[in-house]
Amino acid sequence: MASTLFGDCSTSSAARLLPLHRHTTISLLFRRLLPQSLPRQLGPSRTPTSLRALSFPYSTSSSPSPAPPAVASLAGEASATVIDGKAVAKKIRDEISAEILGMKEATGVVPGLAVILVGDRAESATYVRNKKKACGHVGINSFEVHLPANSSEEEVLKYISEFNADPNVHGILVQLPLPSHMNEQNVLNAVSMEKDVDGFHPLNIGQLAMRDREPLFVPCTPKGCMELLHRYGVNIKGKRAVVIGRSNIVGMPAALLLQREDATISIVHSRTSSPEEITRQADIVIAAVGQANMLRGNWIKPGAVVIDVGINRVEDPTSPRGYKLVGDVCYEEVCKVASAITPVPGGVGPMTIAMLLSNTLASAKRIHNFH
Ligand SMILES: NC(=O)C1=CN([C@@H]2O[C@H](COP(=O)(O)OP(=O)(O)OC[C@H]3O[C@@H](n4cnc5c(N)ncnc54)[C@H](OP(=O)(O)O)[C@@H]3O)[C@@H](O)[C@H]2O)C=CC1
Ligand SMILES: Nc1nc(=O)c2c([nH]1)NC[C@@H]1CN(c3ccc(C(=O)N[C@@H](CCC(=O)O)C(=O)O)cc3)C=[N+]21
Repeated sequence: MASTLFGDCSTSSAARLLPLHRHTTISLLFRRLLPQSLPRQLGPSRTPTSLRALSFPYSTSSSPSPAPPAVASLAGEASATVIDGKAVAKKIRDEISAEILGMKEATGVVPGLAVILVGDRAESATYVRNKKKACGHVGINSFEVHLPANSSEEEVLKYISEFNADPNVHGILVQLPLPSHMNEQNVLNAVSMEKDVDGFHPLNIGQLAMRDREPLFVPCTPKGCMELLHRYGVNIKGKRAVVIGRSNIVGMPAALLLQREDATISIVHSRTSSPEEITRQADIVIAAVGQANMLRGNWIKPGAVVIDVGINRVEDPTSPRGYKLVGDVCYEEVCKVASAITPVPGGVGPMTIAMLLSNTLASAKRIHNFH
């Protein structure tokens, strides 16, 4: 039924962004409605759709020329603000570049990130390549170890202890998943918590879970989700938030972060019955499942803010790669119900990498006492 109402998310998703002329019309409307300031609050407030849909990233630092809104509402057809992770991530990378330059000039220190990749998973290799490229752009030195899939756990541990002791390395990332013969816990425990820029060390996760404690690092993907909510002025305090997925690297820390900001959280997982009844109550939904297009339009409360972490490959003969990426959220249905939504690609993914760079810089600053 949902597909007749909202479109078809069974296999693929339709064009994401509205045509340019719609854009232009709404940009003008935006200027007329909001001549001075950017709206600070998005989401399930009483804000009329025309205003809600016109919010876009604002920064707490003064930003002279904010990007134009990507999508806005049309008469009779509400459409959510597209939360532009790609644009926000670029802004953050620019800020990081400037800080790294300043630090280098003042102290001679250049932040360094070490990445350990085990095996030949094409996806993992792509992520590692992208991280390396991003480091290069902002001026972070990258160190990479690529081990064959049949390497021993001891070999991985040996590289970790070398990087732990290396003063040029401020962040260490072990690309997951590891081959199944390795014990992921042993490996993650071995990374010095002072260099744990992924935020996966049990002591960092433990601090994240405890009141009045501060972890040294927060996991990059959930941190990126929160950064998007902040930069788009989404009110979190007292709101109902639902996180779908409870993994150590995304769902669980995302729920902890929302809770730390005074949201009332529910976590939905594979054993949850009637998940849609729970998500329908949420003002904020973070989906981190790994199931293409799972969240349909009728799972979402009108006006909710939806963050789609999922990265799923679906077959697409029209693409040169033979596949395209879609999220866990049926975008074309949900964008008609939500007040704001992240696209896939171009939403949370680029933010994950920006947060990794940010954590690496923060680590170098802490180690060298540069503030
Ligand atoms: N954009 C980015 O930067 C990143 C994106 N990702 C993407 O996010 C998604 C999730 O990643 P990750 O957390 O590592 O995945 P995991 O497979 O580790 O965890 C998936 C979670 O989803 C739950 N789940 C699975 N099926 C259902 C279902 N039908 N209904 C409700 N819950 C379900 C699982 O429940 P249970 O615990 O019961 O098994 C589990 O908690 C993936 O698509 C991944 O590619 C991941 C990292 C970064
Ligand atoms: N130790 C560790 N830390 C991680 O943070 C980690 C990991 N292991 N293993 C795998 C997951 C996945 N992940 C992504 C990062 C960026 C994008 C990203 O940039 N995605 C682009 C699309 C990229 C493309 O086109 O393929 C986007 O969404 O726009 C996606 C996924 C980090 N992970």
